[in-house]
Amino acid sequence: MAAVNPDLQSERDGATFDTNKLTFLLDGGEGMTERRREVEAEALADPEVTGGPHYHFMSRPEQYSDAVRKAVHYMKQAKTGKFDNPADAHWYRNTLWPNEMAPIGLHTTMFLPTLENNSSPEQKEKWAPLAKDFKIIGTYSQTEMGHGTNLKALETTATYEPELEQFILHSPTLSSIKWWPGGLGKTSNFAVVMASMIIKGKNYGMHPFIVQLRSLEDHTVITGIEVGDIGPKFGFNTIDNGYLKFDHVRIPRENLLMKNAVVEPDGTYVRIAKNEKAAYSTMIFVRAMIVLEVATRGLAQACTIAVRYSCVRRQSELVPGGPEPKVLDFQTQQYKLLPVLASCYAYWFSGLFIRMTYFQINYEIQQGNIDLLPELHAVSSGLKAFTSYGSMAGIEQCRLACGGHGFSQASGLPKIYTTMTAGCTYEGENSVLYLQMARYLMKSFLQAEKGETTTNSVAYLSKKNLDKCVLGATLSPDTIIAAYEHRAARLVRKAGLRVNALEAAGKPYHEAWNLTSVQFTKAAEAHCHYFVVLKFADTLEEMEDEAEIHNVLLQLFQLYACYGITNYAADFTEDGFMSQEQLDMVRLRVLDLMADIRPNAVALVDSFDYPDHILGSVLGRYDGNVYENLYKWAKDSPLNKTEVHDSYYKYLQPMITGKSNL
Ligand SMILES: CCC/C=C/C(=O)SCCNC(=O)CCNC(=O)[C@H](O)C(C)(C)COP(=O)([O-])OP(=O)([O-])OC[C@H]1O[C@@H](n2cnc3c(N)ncnc32)[C@H](O)[C@@H]1OP(=O)([O-])[O-]
Ligand SMILES: Cc1cc2nc3c(=O)[nH]c(=O)nc-3n(C[C@H](O)[C@H](O)[C@H](O)COP(=O)(O)OP(=O)(O)OC[C@H]3O[C@@H](n4cnc5c(N)ncnc54)[C@H](O)[C@@H]3O)c2cc1C
Repeated sequence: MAAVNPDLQSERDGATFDTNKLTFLLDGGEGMTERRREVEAEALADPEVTGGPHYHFMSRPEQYSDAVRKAVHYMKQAKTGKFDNPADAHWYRNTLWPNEMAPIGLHTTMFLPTLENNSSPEQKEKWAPLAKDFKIIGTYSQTEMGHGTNLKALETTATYEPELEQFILHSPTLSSIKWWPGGLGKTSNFAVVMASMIIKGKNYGMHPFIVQLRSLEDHTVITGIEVGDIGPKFGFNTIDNGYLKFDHVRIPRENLLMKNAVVEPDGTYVRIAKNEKAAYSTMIFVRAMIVLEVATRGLAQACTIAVRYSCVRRQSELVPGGPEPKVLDFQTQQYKLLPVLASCYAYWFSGLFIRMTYFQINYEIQQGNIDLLPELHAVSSGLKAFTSYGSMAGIEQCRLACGGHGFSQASGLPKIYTTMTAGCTYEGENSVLYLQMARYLMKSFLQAEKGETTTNSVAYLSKKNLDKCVLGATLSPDTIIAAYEHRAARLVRKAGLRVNALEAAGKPYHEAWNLTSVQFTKAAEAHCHYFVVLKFADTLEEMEDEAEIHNVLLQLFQLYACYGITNYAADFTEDGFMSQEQLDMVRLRVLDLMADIRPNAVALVDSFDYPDHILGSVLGRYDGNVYENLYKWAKDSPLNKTEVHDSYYKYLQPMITGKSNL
């Protein structure tokens, strides 16, 4: 291994805490870190994983094809049973497809979970082993060209025919063509298809059906089905997001996944699930996972790249006539990066929380207790929106902080950005999800108005909040939380009261709601902000005696919270809750905290513990040897394969010389 750039080494030498110990905390324990590192090391030693052609120097069809090669490698490994622990599989996949979408990504994240959570026991026994053993490869096909958000308006129909005990799947219009499902275009031979179920002329709404799309012998498309790739996108080059059109395709009655609703042979519809939104369950699962796995990890990688590079990059002057400083020593550079780094830690702890909570509540739901479902839906929707947007903005900030080289694919940042930013749209567009959370906030507000207690995550709505902010220079977590509670409660109440006032003035509820929806999305955002601050504070409180790590995490917590206050100053001050003096103090504390955190910046990103292969960045290399590798990268560019490019002979030569050698 090459020697580490002394500018990075000095940062590591100056850190005040043991990065390994912080990594253990982030991973959920030393054992988890060890296992993750073992899986990653095994993958990194495998030429099938790290060999292959250079991602950035391939065309899109080549990128897809190479991703399929890797998919086959993964499936072969999985079939040996070595990934029986889902976490192992996850770490392996992250190393195999760093910031890329696997063509079989939907198979593992949505197709299989839908089979497992939406099937009757007999169906589960039939389909789940086939999917687990990759005898069938599937996707989750819900969105249509005309509708992704409004699931009640899906146009694909599944019409029941009792005589033959079959459903007939049909795409009646252009806009009803399924559009976007990952792995649908070329890879999958099966899909869970969400279609509006019609029995004897009555529409029972969206239900899941398992449908074969392609032959298991030669992959040819089943009669009556048209399927293909939707073309190049903003990112996601390695996955074949697809379209799917049905022309009266017949499937047996048993292909309706019947955990939540059964259709008897004679066409009698029997609802089993207590909640009519049971068919939406896979979306809750994925939203809960996006917080940590997509939003936070993308941001953590971008922070790693930008912070390391900012300690290697020297530019300009700090002391007149003095040597060029590391750019991270400029206060403005710290202001670009350190609040983003703090938000990454904040999201990480909320991500761990929502992942754990999902599994706990889903277990209850599977046992038939759906009491906590509405809260889970609200919190997972809100956090998905809040963190994906924050990460998207943070990654872009990291790119800008890397100057010109940030714009090169060599930085790794464009790939991280385009992969992550899709998370603001898929699995529920962010504004739409904030509005789902807002419904919950409105209900809770009404409960609070009646003097009733509100549930866990919104308990602050029914308690008496402070009128005046008591935040002082010590920035104690309690006073910070109280300030964020006050802001969220006030914004929720303001929006709630406006809905009531508009209704009292004669507007129908739906109109009153739409006229308040901007306020409500801001209230939902404020609620999520409070929630993330709270989970960060809880983590600090639960930490065992690791004083050095506690110190640096406390600084990050305070920076996250203070930066949030300065960014949303009006929300905290306009009702007189926070004084101008307090706001000024908070603004100055942001600057002080950045100076406190600066010496640990590299150690804080090293703690995320990303191998270079996953970062895929010349700028963010662990060894900091940026310039020699940038030069090497450029030399490898396909345009440099020949001294004179073909286009010269085709176009330039005739113009310049009047002749052509072609
Ligand atoms: C790698 C990339 C992979 C990507 C894959 C994808 O993108 S896959 C494609 C991903 N696609 C998307 O993500 C599509 C996004 N769109 C949707 O999820 C829905 O259509 C909707 C939620 C926006 C509205 O749905 P709607 O018009 O049917 O509902 P409504 O607004 O009339 O509310 C009625 C009640 O239902 C409640 N409720 C709602 N959802 C849930 C739930 N999951 N659980 C429990 N409850 C839920 C709601 O709180 C409300 O309760 P209240 O207040 O009456 O007590
Ligand atoms: C990369 C990627 C991968 C995807 N993978 C899959 C997949 O595997 N399977 C699958 O089924 N789908 C998939 N999708 C589709 C995805 O789930 C939808 O695109 C997403 O849910 C948003 O729906 P939409 O496209 O209809 O957006 P639209 O709803 O048309 O959004 C357009 C605008 O309208 C606004 N809007 C819409 N409704 C409301 C409302 N009620 N209130 C206020 N504003 C509103 C939105 O906020 C947005 O600004 C994928 C999409 C992408 C980009």
